[in-house]
Amino acid sequence: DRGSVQNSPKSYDVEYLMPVSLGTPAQQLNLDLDTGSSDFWVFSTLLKESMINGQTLYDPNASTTADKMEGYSWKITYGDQSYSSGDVYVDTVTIGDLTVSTQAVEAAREVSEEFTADSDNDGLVGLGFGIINTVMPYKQKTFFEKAMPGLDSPVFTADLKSGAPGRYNFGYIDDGAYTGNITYVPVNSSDGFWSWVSPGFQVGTTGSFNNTRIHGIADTGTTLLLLPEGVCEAFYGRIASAKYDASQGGYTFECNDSTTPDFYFGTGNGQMIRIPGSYLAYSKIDTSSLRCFGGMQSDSGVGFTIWGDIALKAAFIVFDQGSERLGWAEK
Ligand SMILES: N[C@H]1[C@H](O)[C@@H](Sc2ccccc2)[C@@H]2OC[C@H]1O2
Repeated sequence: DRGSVQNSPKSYDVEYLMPVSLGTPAQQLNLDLDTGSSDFWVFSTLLKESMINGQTLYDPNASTTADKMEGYSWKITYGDQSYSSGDVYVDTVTIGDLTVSTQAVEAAREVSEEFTADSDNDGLVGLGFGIINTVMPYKQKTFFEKAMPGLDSPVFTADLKSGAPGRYNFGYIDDGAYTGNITYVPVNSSDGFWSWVSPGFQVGTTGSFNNTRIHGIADTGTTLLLLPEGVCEAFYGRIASAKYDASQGGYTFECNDSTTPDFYFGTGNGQMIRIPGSYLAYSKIDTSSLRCFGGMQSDSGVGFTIWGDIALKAAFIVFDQGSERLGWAEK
């Protein structure tokens, strides 16, 4: 079996949403595929009105195939301190023609203000490893873990684009979606993340390759690229107008600063992925400003590097759960 679904970026590529069908008859919600967490949760009719702001709600009572998991609950807090919690139902879920008939669907009773404010986002499909699923008393499998045994190949791929729709594929690798070769790197899933080690980085075409191993996770649900302080300093040190602006909470520089270099990160076997300098001018700090907030920021608050959408949209990535490895290719 296999599946393929289009993903669509919201403004500034802040997140990527995909259509998902839940229940019988199908209820379609727009969900955020998040390789940095492992709960499948949705806005639901259980929510207080004050927490809803235009989102589409999953109504388990309107689904003939929904069964409540009595005595089960969930509560998750994300890296940015946003949170959600609620009850659990088993129901059928289809993503891109791929159906899981008994998915644990976590129906929200409570969501934090960040989720309420994000009116286009109806919930998350966590495709990290099930070991960090928050359902109690027994953790539940991710959509991919449920689908994996029936797939042609135990992989899913992410093709995120800058300001344009891309695709998530399940169970196969589309050889037309990338150029050159796919370089595979081992994954350590013990923390539930797609955790891997980059052999180093290079700033611009003329900079030397810096053999500093970077431990981090591939996270489709994080917008920016969060790297060690030293890497940020090496990159922003090459941009004439760049500075760390405490009032903005990060590095900023003039959006059109022509000294902005590309950023390359190693994936192994000598391969590098090139992130165009233009991706690193993330967004204007305010409508009247000529300065942009950097797409690369320090990971000092997190403790490990997060290869978020700024990096992922420069590549074609294979999340190979069968072999616990990540595949990286240019495109
Ligand atoms: N893996 C990521 C996750 O998807 C988001 S949760 C989220 C919050 C508000 C709006 C949309 C998504 C949060 O930021 C980084 C990390 O935690």
